[in-house]
Amino acid sequence: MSDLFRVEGLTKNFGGLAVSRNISLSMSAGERLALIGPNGAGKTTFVNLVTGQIRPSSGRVVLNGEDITRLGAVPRVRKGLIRTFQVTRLFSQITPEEHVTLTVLQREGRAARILSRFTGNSEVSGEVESILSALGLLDVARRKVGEIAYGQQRLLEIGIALALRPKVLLLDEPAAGVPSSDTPRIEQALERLPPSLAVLMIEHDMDLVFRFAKRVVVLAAGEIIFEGLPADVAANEKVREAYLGNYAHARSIA
Ligand SMILES: Nc1ncnc2c1ncn2[C@@H]1O[C@H](COP(=O)(O)OP(=O)(O)OP(=O)(O)O)[C@@H](O)[C@H]1O
Repeated sequence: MSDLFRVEGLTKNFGGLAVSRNISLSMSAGERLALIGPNGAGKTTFVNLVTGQIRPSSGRVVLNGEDITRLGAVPRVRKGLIRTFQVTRLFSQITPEEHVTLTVLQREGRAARILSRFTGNSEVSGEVESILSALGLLDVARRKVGEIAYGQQRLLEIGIALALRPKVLLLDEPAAGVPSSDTPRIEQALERLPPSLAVLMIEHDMDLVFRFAKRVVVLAAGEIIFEGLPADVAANEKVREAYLGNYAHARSIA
C-alpha cells in the first residue's frame, strides 16, 4: 500500500449519538485534501479521533503502515501526525521566534535548557528562520505575540506545527476569525507548505477550499457523503441536500 495515512471504519458514539460513522479515508504524501460539511457534521471529532485526543468506538488509524489506534496523542505527534486548532493557543508575552524555537527544542528533547542559550544557536535559528520566512512572519519574529495581527497568530500556529516536522498535517479552519483582507496571506503560506507533506484542511471558506484542495471530502451527520474533485462537489445532490437541510434547521431555531 502506498498510502501514507489512512483510517478504516472509524466510528465514534457519544452515548446514543453517532458522531462518526464508519469513516474510511486515505491520504498519500503530498496530498492536499479539504474536509468540509455543515456545522455539527463531525469534522472536529474526526480530527480528534485521528490525533488521539479521543478514542474511537471502533475502527483503525494507520500511519506508514503502522496501526496507531491505541497510541495516545503525544506519541502520534512524535510519529508526525500534527494538528492545529480552530482557536489559537499561543503565549501572548513571547515572540513568534521564541514559540518556534521552543517547539524545535521540545522536538529535540532540549526544551528544558534555557531558551536564551539557543536563540543564537545557528542550527536551531536557521531552521526557525526558514519556517518563519516561509510563512511571511520574519518581520514580526521578535514582536510579542499579543501585539501581532490575528492572521499572523494563525500562521504562527502552522509554524509551530511545521517545527514538529509533520508527515501529516491537519489544519482545523486555518482562516477562521481572520479578516478577509488577510486571507491571501494564509493562502500564500498554505501554497508554500512542504510539497511532500500530506495536508488535510477543515475550512468553511469555500474560496480557500477550492484554491487549496485537489480532493474534497464532505461529511454530513458523521458520514462521508462525497469524495471527489472540488469542481464536482457543488453539483452533487447529496451535498446540496446536506447543506440545505442544515440551513433549514439553522433557520428553524433562529
Ligand atoms: N464530547 C462530546 N459529547 C457529546 N457530543 C459531542 C461531543 N463532541 C461533539 N459532540 C457532538 O458531535 C457532533 C459533531 O460535532 P463536531 O464538533 O465534530 O462537528 P463539526 O463538524 O466540527 O462542527 P463545526 O463546523 O460547527 O465546528 C455535534 O452534534 C456535537 O454536539
